[in-house]
Amino acid sequence: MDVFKQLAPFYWPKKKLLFVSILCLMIATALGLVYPNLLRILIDDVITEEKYEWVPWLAGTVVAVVSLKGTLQFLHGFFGGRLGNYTAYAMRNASYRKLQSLSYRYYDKARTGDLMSRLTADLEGVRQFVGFGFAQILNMVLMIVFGAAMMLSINWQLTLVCFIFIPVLGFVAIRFENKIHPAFREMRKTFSSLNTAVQENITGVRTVKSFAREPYEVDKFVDRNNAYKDNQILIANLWGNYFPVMEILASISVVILLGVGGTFVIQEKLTLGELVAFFSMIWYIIGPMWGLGFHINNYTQAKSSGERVLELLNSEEDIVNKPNAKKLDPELVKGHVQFEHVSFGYEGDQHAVHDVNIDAEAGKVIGLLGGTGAGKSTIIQLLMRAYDVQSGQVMLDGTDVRDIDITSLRRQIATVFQETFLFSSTIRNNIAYGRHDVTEDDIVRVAKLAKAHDFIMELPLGYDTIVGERGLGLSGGQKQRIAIARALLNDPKILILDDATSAVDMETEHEIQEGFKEVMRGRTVFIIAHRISSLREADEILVLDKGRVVQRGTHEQLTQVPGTYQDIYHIQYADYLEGKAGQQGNEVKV
Ligand SMILES: Nc1ncnc2c1ncn2[C@@H]1O[C@H](COP(=O)(O)OP(=O)(O)OP(=O)(O)O)[C@@H](O)[C@H]1O
Repeated sequence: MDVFKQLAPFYWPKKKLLFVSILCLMIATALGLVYPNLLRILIDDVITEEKYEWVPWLAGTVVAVVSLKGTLQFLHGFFGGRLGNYTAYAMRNASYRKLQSLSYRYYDKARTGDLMSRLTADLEGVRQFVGFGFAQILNMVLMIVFGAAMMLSINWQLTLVCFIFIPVLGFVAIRFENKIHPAFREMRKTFSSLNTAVQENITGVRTVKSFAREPYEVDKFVDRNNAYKDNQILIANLWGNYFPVMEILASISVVILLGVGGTFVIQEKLTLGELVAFFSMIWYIIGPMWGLGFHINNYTQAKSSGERVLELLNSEEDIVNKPNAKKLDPELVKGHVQFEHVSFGYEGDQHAVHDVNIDAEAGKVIGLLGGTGAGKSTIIQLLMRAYDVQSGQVMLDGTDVRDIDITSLRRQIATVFQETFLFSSTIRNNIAYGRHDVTEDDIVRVAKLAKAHDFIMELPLGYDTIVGERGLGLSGGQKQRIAIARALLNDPKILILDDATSAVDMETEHEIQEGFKEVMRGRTVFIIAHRISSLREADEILVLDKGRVVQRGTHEQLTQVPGTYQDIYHIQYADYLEGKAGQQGNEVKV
């Protein structure tokens, strides 16, 4: 129950719903015991005694009891449903909020499918249990207690005889649970793997098709589908065996009741009405036994679902604000960035950047050049405090970024990433991204600066065009231009272009950079690029290799000295002079 104790903040505020729902169910269950007694009265006191004038009263009582029981069951469902939904609602919000606050490090390892299933299937499991499962387990116990008490009050010897087989029923139910539980767990796994196959196939459909790997994808899916089908058949077999066995055992109990109870009636130790009442009441015991496996299973499933949700909710946030974190005043931020002897590694001692020093005064443009995996993006991640440095320090206007409020820090930085992410919404919303305080003019202004305005206006719906998931329907260059417009709109003090113009041709890049000149003014800019053409204007270019700064200087200085920069310059400009430049394909990764 520890899991449900930890989940209490989500359902306890609505404890009234829980209590009312349980109370309604308890009264409904107790009312159920009125029927067998009415039957007993009908047989013993009305039919045997030939007091037929009582029949309408008995019938009226049955109608009243049925109506009351029905109403109470409705109220149980009504309040239980509200409770379950309220709980799931609160947990969903908390989980989503948590997802927003979890750091980059968490997402480095997280799997989308797994997170999705925690937020859907697992929450559903908890909702069902909190709303109904818990009350039903309690009800099961009450049925046994009420039923047994009533039976004992009528005839204790017969009650004990009837109960001989009940432990066997309980034993079979628990054994069943032990078998079905792993099968259900396996079902979750196979279903999740089936989902992952579909999700990855849809997300990566272009890769699948370009490699003509459809048959491989189909085979992969068939394999997983087979595993899912086998698991479902196993579950169906388990259920299939369970019911007849329980039916036989329950019938044996009933046969014993009829045999012994009938003998008692003949011996006049029991009235006929009492036997009939017993006959109804025994189902008060057998019924819960029948459902025992199901309820235990429900409980264990809800518990493991709750554990998975709690695991997410309790995940450690490694990048958090210090208690007295400094909130930046946008008006006062200058944008002076310093890296002092910064070293950092994602895992263990392996450094992704090593002893990096940068002094980017406000308004300067810093270029970062280096081969794949050289550590360029890592430097940017450290600046926006996606990760904390392992040694040295990163400072903004003389304050260590670890002492600055994270949100206010990131508000000063706008990044255009190598991979553009667009939301499935209109182009206008994608540029505004969550800001309601911007005018149409602002949006058009930044779109023009990013050289996106013209192609947007050529679309039939202009700024109202809905771009598909992740921007499908637009070219890579078009997506990037929208992302650039989005970054410019934020009016950041620090602008980061992480290979931002890699998907546009050199001519457009030149145009965008011309536009940038205006917006770069008064901002500190970091440009990560593989093309020297993107960096020519930088005040300082850092050439990185395996996380270390191997060269630094302006374009003019670096082209004069032998080294990596000069080599790249020769390669790229040789291409350019031969007339191959200007195409996206001439980009040389160094
Ligand atoms: N999230 C991560 N988890 C673990 N290692 C990472 C992570 N991101 C980057 N690395 C590793 O850190 C090193 C530096 O990577 P980084 O992304 O900074 O390089 P880069 O210069 O930006 O490369 P590219 O030009 O290919 O984007 C690489 O060895 C890379 O494998």
